[in-house]
Amino acid sequence: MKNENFIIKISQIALESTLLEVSTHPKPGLVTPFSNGSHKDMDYVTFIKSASAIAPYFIDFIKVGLNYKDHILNKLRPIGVMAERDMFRATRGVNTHKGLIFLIGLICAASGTLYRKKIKIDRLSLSYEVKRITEGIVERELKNIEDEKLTNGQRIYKKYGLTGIRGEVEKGLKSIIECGLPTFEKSIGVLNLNDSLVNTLLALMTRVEDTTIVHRSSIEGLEFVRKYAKMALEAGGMLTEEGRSIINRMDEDFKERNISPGGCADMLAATYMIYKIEKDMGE
Ligand SMILES: CC(C)(COP(=O)(O)OP(=O)(O)OC[C@H]1O[C@@H](n2cnc3c(N)ncnc32)[C@H](O[C@H]2O[C@H](COP(=O)(O)OP(=O)(O)OP(=O)(O)O)[C@@H](O)[C@H]2O)[C@@H]1O)[C@@H](O)C(=O)NCCC(=O)NCCS
Ligand SMILES: Nc1ncnc2[nH]cnc12
Repeated sequence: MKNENFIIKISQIALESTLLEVSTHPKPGLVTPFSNGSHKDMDYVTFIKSASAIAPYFIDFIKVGLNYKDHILNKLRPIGVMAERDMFRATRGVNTHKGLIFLIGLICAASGTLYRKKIKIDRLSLSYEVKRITEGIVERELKNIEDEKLTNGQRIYKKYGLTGIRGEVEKGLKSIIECGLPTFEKSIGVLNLNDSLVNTLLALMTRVEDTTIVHRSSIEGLEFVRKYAKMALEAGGMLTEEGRSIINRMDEDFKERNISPGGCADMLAATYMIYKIEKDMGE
């Protein structure tokens, strides 16, 4: 496959993953086509505008992996800043996809690197590449930070030691490899795409260290989310009436507590992206 075709293919999968995530329903506390979740400042259209604004940058992320051998993260950062700028412009200042830009950007770049090296692109090679690109990011961006102008993630690290999205990528997206993908693959055999994505989100909620939950509610909110998601899954998730009823109750309870697992939503998009890349490129 020529580089141009590869770039188009991966960027198409990245956009499909971004759109499918926000289109999945129900998603406790999160935006869907039928619910704004715990958010007063964003809805489904906000996310569609955001996805349209950031999608062109997926191509640039892939090209970094195709064209450069080292200092990949330093080359990705300026592209990510431009994507965030266009996201904020499209959403009138609302942070919809900051985490997703980071995750999808890294997977795009990792795909480009593997393609250049002629290494089979699958979940393990992508995991390894993301881990290599982000090696040392927790030390650099969370442990050695001054007190002024901290982001939500940095403030939460200082207070609770949670490494959030940086911990996820530095471990090679372990939550996706060990939890998200196995749940999705088990579900897609018996459920439709939407319901499989809901179950996958629940599985991610049982283990992702989502700093968005802590920032919007409390550190206790993280355990509340994990226990609730585990209970829903143990009841069958979207496969059973009881599971669906727990999920709907969870959505109401999260709204009351201002809980929004936005990081888990990003990880859901990343899970589907890796699944689709492996499925389409592995042939
Ligand atoms: C490395 C960066 C992501 C920098 O992170 P930063 O320190 O700026 O912000 P964090 O708070 O650490 O995390 C950023 C977003 O990551 C998502 N997230 C959190 N935990 C996890 C996790 N464990 N796994 C995966 N993703 C995680 C989360 O994003 C989602 O939630 C946001 C919506 O939440 P909301 O509360 O509504 O919005 P906020 O603005 O946070 O609150 P309000 O002000 O509205 O009250 C939404 O973003 C979702 O995506 C975290 O928000 C990276 O940003 C960075 O360095 N950027 C610079 C450019 C760059 O490098 N780009 C990428 C290049 S590949
Ligand atoms: N569907 C969604 N709702 C709220 N925050 C999100 N961040 C990423 N996807 C989201």
